[in-house]
Amino acid sequence: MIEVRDLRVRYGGRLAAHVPELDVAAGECVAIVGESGSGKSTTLLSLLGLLPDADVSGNVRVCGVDVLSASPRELRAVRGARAALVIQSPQAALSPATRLGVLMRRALRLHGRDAGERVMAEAVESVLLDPAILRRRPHEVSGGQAQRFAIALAIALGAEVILADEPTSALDVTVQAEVVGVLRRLREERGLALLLVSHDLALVSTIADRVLVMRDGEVVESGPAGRVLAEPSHPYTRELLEALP
Ligand SMILES: Nc1ncnc2c1ncn2[C@@H]1O[C@H](COP(=O)(O)OP(=O)(O)OP(=O)(O)O)[C@@H](O)[C@H]1O
Repeated sequence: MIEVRDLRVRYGGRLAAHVPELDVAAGECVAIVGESGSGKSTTLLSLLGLLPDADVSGNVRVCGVDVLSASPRELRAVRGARAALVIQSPQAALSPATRLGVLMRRALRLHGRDAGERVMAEAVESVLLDPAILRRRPHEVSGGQAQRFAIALAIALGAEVILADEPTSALDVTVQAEVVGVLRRLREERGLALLLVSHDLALVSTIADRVLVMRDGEVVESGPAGRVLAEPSHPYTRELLEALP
């Protein structure tokens, strides 16, 4: 679902991210970890063609589309429908006065999809929310509910891939576990491919199959999550693990 070869992202000539190889298959979860400024978000956003000011080179295929040479129309067809971005605090990005059901209906119509009550109810139920939440406004739900709604929206739009940038960082620990549980289940039941960006190694160890460790824009280590987190071969990965509470 995601295939990356020799991706380089530069801002004003300065290399912010270099990823030689990254593959995420259906039903798989790959995590990019590293401290702040290591290039994680830059990598993730470049995969959806969301860095208009950056110079991006390499080969990037998402859901079969060659992202770096795709037309704006082709990109729009992938983005938000087949490949969805889930961000840290979705509440801030949702129109505050509009009920969640209205927001979902508009998004479904915009992408030419069935916006019936049943489709919307099934989508919110798939993330373990009560469909009554569709009558609430963004500020009337908790952070964890808003994040699960954002995931439900992706599901309703037919997402095959979710790219999640620190999806649980704004949440407290028990709510984090709920959101991770939902992502894990969707992955198993629907074969969703998941690319997760996180600085939280404890979280990553509960969900990722493979891990890429980034530092100063470069991948310093990658491999199966169990191996990288249990027997890190790079000193930087060991430092990250030692910093865990
Ligand atoms: N729009 C931009 N213009 C110029 N430089 C940028 C821009 N966005 C990010 N950078 C730089 O690129 C580098 C990588 O940033 P990025 O946001 O990808 O890191 P990150 O690992 O996701 O960090 P964080 O966890 O804090 O979001 C940093 O040095 C950052 O300052």
